[in-house]
Amino acid sequence: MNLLPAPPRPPLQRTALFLDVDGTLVELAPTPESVVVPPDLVPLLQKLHTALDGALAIVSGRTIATLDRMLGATGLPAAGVHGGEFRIDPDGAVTEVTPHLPASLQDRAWAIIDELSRRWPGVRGEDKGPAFSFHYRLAPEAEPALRQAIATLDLGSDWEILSGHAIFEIRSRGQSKGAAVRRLMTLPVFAGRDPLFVGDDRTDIDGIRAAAALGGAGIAVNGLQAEDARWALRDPQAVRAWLRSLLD
Ligand SMILES: O=P(O)(O)OC[C@H]1O[C@H](O[C@H]2O[C@H](CO)[C@@H](O)[C@H](O)[C@H]2O)[C@H](O)[C@@H](O)[C@@H]1O
Repeated sequence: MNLLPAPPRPPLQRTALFLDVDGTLVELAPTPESVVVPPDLVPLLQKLHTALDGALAIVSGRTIATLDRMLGATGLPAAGVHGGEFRIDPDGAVTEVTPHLPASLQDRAWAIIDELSRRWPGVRGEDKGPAFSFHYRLAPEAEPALRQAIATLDLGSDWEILSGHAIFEIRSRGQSKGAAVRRLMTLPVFAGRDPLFVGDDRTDIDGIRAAAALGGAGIAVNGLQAEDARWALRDPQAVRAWLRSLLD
């Protein structure tokens, strides 16, 4: 139960907005591909991007290529794969700042998926380049076996496991939504503004913490327990209503 108040309307000329996607802008769905994007979401984001003089970025665990397939080629500034890749300019290329998983680690990750999906067909893998996701939303009973299998991976000092909504992910250490916010805030279009990070999952806590440390604040969605969050919104529908209210 989150007892934080709803966020006010911040002054747009002083605000930088960082938005998580799954569970924040759009409702969670059974698979990554079955997410439904409300038709008014992209126009809303584009209007806000303009109203904020460009100081709006998507900060997601998804790849930017996947975000573009989901949302269309918006050209919006984005950090993908938990800060493993960035798109800064509307027409700019995607820059990867962390390496891809080594082939040996990818092979071992796929071997876990192959083995467990024979028993639980809902277990699925998602190769994201600088990260790898193990999904179990369609097979929640596989979670303990998956957790155990992933714990046997030799990750060395360069890679780590994080968990989110019905997902485990391998990502590079040092790669986080917090690091993404800090990097984006050095760009002229964001610098000097108060960062506001909106997110719903454990992986968003780093982004919320970074925003608070940079003089801004975090908005916790769907009961996310984030110590550094100042405000809360119930669900993606409430997030979208709040975003619309910023344009009033
Ligand atoms: O940081 P986000 O934008 O919230 O992305 C986090 C992960 O989102 C996707 O997985 C999650 O959403 C799926 C669709 O609702 C759901 O089926 C799955 O259980 C969730 O974990 C995406 O597939 C991942 O790569 C992202 O890391």
